[in-house]
Amino acid sequence: MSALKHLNKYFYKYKLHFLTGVIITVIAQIFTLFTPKLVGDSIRILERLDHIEKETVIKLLLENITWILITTLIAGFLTFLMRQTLIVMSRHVEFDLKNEIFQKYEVLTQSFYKQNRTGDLMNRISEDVSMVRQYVGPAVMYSINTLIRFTVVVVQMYIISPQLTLYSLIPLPLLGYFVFKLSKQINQRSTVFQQNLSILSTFTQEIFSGIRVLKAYSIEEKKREDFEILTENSKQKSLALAKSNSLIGPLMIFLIGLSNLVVILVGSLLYFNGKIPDIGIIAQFILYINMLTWPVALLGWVSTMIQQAEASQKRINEFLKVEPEIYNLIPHSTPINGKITFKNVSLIYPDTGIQALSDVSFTLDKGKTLAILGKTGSGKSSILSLISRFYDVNQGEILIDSTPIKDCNLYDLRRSVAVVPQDAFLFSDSITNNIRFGKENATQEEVIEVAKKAVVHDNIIQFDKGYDTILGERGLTLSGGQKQRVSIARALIKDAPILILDDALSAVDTETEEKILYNLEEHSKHITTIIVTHRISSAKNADQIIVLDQGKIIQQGTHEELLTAIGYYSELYQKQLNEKEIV
Ligand SMILES: Nc1ncnc2c1ncn2[C@@H]1O[C@H](COP(=O)(O)OP(=O)(O)OP(=O)(O)O)[C@@H](O)[C@H]1O
Repeated sequence: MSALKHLNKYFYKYKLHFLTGVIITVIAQIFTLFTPKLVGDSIRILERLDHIEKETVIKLLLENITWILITTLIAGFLTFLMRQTLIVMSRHVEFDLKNEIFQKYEVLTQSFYKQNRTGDLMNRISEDVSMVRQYVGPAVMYSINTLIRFTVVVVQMYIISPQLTLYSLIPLPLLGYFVFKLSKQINQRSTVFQQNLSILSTFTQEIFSGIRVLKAYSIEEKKREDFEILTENSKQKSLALAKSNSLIGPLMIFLIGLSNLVVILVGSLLYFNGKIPDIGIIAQFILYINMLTWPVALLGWVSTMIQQAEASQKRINEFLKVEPEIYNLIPHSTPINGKITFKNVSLIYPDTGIQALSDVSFTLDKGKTLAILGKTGSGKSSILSLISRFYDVNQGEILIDSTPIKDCNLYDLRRSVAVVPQDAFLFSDSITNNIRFGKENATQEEVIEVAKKAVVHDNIIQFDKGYDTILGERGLTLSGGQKQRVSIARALIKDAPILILDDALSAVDTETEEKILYNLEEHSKHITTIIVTHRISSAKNADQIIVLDQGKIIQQGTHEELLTAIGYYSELYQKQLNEKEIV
């Protein structure tokens, strides 16, 4: 139960719901007690048929029936209110917990996301929270209900006949035990079934995402066979679960029947021996026992529900406990101008231990442009990650406007950097909203202006719905180059003092690239720009160019300076000149 302690704060938060629920449950239980009493009274009236007039008997019976109706209606209404308070409370807790987890997910760093699979993250915020809700809602409600009903009913039974009470209760622990055992089995089987389902959905999700590769390699047949094996496995698990589930009903019927038999048998003996005054009591006890069997059976079920919730909350707590390695250290705002200085910076990725950068130094004044070139894996993107402080350096120092990066307010810093990533990610939303992501309150004119600068406007207006065209899974699929340019427009609209293009022009032709670079130069006169590229054409106009190799700067200077030096840059220039890539 220790993991579930995390939820106590929510019980405290919703204490009014909780206490009201408990009070309503007590009153509801008291009202359910009237029915057995009134049924017993009715039988006692019938027993007196020889002594009183038939009309009087009928009148008394009708009176009893009316009371049964009234008390049952009140008990029913109170049970409805009980659900309204306790189950509604559990829904509130469910959403609060989801929000708490989501907020945590938002502050966790890239390393966390690299170490944990998306499916797992989704599961904890959905499946696990649902399991926990079962504890906060139904489990708590049924436990309170059972406790109160048991106390109220057993006290009432004991007052009427202590002996009959004792015998009638004998089968109940047996019922509780069997249901507990069975629910445990159901629980285990359902966990296995869920795990299998998870494997199945991960498999299908990957198939759908990679459907083009699958078809291109013509491996549909093989994948169909794999899928069949997985579904067959799932079916077996599901059948085993259904078998256990189907045992619950008959078991309940058998044990309730057994309890009734005990009451009738022992009750009759006590009646014959004059230990109970009338047979109305036997009828009353049968009803009492039936009132107790469900709650006792539910106890077994509730205990497995709590075990499941405990396991789920444990998994949730694992993530809630994770402390992000990168967090904001500065509470006040720190405006950013755009000067960037790297002083002997080294970076080792914590999860892989790969040394991505070593001893990197450069200074980029506000409004200047830096181009970074280098072979794949040489550390170009790592420099960019450091500027947005997605990682902290292992050695050296990064200054933003002469302030150590850790002394900058993290949110101000990230708001001041507009990034066009290597893999442009667009949301399943309209093109306008995708661009507006960079500036929520941007007008349509601003959206069009940046789209023109990113040289994608002409493409957009050719779509039937223009800027309202929906992108993504259920919408239009843009080409790689179009995606990159929408992503550039999104970064431009942000109007941040630092603009980063991470190989963001790789999918556009050289002519369009030239136009975009020209527009960028106009747009970013006062903006510090960093362009990571494999093309000399993208780098040549930069104020400063650095060439990386295995995390180290091997060349540094302007286009002209580097052309005259022997090395990577001039070799690449020659190669690309030959390929006529440079205009
Ligand atoms: N998030 C990360 N976690 C762990 N290792 C990483 C991470 N990102 C990059 N690396 C590793 O760091 C090294 C440098 O990678 P980086 O992405 O900076 O290179 P790059 O020059 O941008 O490459 P490319 O031109 O292919 O984009 C590589 O060996 C890579 O495997």
